[in-house]
Amino acid sequence: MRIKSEDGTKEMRAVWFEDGIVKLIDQRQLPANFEIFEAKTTEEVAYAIKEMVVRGAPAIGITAAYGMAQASLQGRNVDEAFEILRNTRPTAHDLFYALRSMMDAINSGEDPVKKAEEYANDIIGRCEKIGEYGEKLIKDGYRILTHCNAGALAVGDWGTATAPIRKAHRNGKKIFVWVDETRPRLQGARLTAWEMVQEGIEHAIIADNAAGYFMRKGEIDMVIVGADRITSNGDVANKIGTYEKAVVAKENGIPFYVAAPISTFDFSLENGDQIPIEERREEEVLFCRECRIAPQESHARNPAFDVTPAKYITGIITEKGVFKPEEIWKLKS
Ligand SMILES: CSC[C@H]1O[C@H](OP(=O)(O)O)[C@H](O)[C@@H]1O
Repeated sequence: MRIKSEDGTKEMRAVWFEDGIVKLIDQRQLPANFEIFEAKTTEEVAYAIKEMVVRGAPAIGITAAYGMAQASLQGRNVDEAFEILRNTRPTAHDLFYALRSMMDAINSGEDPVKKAEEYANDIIGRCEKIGEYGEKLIKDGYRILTHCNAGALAVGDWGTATAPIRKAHRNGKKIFVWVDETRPRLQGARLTAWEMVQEGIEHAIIADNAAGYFMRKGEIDMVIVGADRITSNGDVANKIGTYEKAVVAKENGIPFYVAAPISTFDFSLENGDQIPIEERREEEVLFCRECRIAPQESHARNPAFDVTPAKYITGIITEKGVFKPEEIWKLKS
């Protein structure tokens, strides 16, 4: 596993299920503190998702799967648990994919704990395959920009965007990673950078506004980001700021890749304008950690995601290979 404990002695996943408790690395505390959050009820699992104790589409799905298993074990009404978990965050398709998978399994009499573990292992295995396909796109000496955290913390292990990066590094390729800080929750500066340090990958954190500067200077060879939801036409919802990185990458002739497993694809939607975009509380923008950075009288808007139209995307890296946006219909089962 790619995540190490604080003292480096243990390898672990971002989320796991132990003694009936959903246990999560509290990503709100990283990198300063390495703390484990224990969710003992459906409500506590929902809190962990909504308050971003755990975040990242696949990791949210795995957490919800464990939440359903826990509810079933506790004899809770699983329909009620489904609704509580479904109403946490609206954009990441993995949440709904996982809940449907678990509900189908429970209704067909499968062991919910076994099913949740199978779900987690399946998704993580798919992301390792993303790493294998994506690694082939990375040449020795490449300088790669990534946005937000689509790492092992966002999946459970390996990551989506960081899976090819990890594989390239482990295969001995010399790479450098530009890490967008990713305001307002700083998933890049806090989480991706922490993962790069753990992996020993050379990197630099940059302000969100600096990516275009480095693109135009010719210091970025490719962009790889994650995704929260991908629609039938190849439009991609991902962390706010992804769209503008994609537009500027195209302007500078830089290949722009999205990495995601099948659980992130929503073939029920024709295009990205149909994706529900989460808007979070304004305080996330008005404050940086506990420090208010804006006048008391000022308000803020805080969309957590944006949509990148397919025309700005060079390819989508999946567990079944790399596809042009117009080819993803081939993935539809
Ligand atoms: C591997 S999916 C990661 C995806 O999720 C992040 O959003 P959030 O941190 O709000 O859950 C971001 O969009 C990442 O690309």
